[in-house]
Amino acid sequence: MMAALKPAVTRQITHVLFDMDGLLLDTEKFYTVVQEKILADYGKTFDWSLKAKMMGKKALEAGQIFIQDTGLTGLLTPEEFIQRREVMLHAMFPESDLMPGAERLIRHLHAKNIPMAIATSSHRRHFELKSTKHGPLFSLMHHVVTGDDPSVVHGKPAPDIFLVAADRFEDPDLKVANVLVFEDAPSGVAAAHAAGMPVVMVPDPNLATSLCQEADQVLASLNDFDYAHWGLPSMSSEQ
Ligand SMILES: O=P(O)(O)OC[C@H](O)CO
Ligand SMILES: [Mg+2]
Repeated sequence: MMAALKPAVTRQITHVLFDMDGLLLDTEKFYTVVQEKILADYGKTFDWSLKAKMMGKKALEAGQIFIQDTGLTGLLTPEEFIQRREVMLHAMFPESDLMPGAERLIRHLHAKNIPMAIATSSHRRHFELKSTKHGPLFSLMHHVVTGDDPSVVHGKPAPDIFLVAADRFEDPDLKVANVLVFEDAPSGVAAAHAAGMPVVMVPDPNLATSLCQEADQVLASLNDFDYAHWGLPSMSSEQ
């Protein structure tokens, strides 16, 4: 009997880059709650169309979008926005939990010697707070690049952070076409493609599907990741 045809391998992925907020960690909800509270002080409401523009962005850029989009120019500066957000987020971040499937995926790729790194727009100090409960797991990463890194001149959707993260594997044989990015935000998907990298998107269910069209693959959860499709060793493989 003929063996079942394996799905065609469309890529031979050699390295993996993970976004963090909303992809590895369930932290976008903290930003939403805090931004809703700030807007409520001005009698305004926060919605997912604004959220979609802010997610994945560096803090100041997100602040500028928040203020311009809600008509708070002149009433609130981006710096004041960040400062007011910071106070509330500081208490929430250490409670950050992993997204479904994140731990299993990271541990599997590490066991199969696939180099991984995190590339997050978050500031380093926020990364440290958010990873409070996840030190051992995140120690499996080859490195972590944060949004305040001096080498990350332009934030997502610019390619900077993913190119810097790829460079820091220090692998002369690395090809960006074989570096797989995992993202939750449209800006992150755009940044990955700008860097020449394929990207798997795991969007929040509230994100408009029209904003999820660019990714190479869209999953409901990291649990649904198809290793074989990307030329990666599957859970059952002896590789
Ligand atoms: O999704 P990240 O990890 O690049 O960072 C997200 C921002 O800090 C908040 O949307
Ligand atoms: Mg994200």
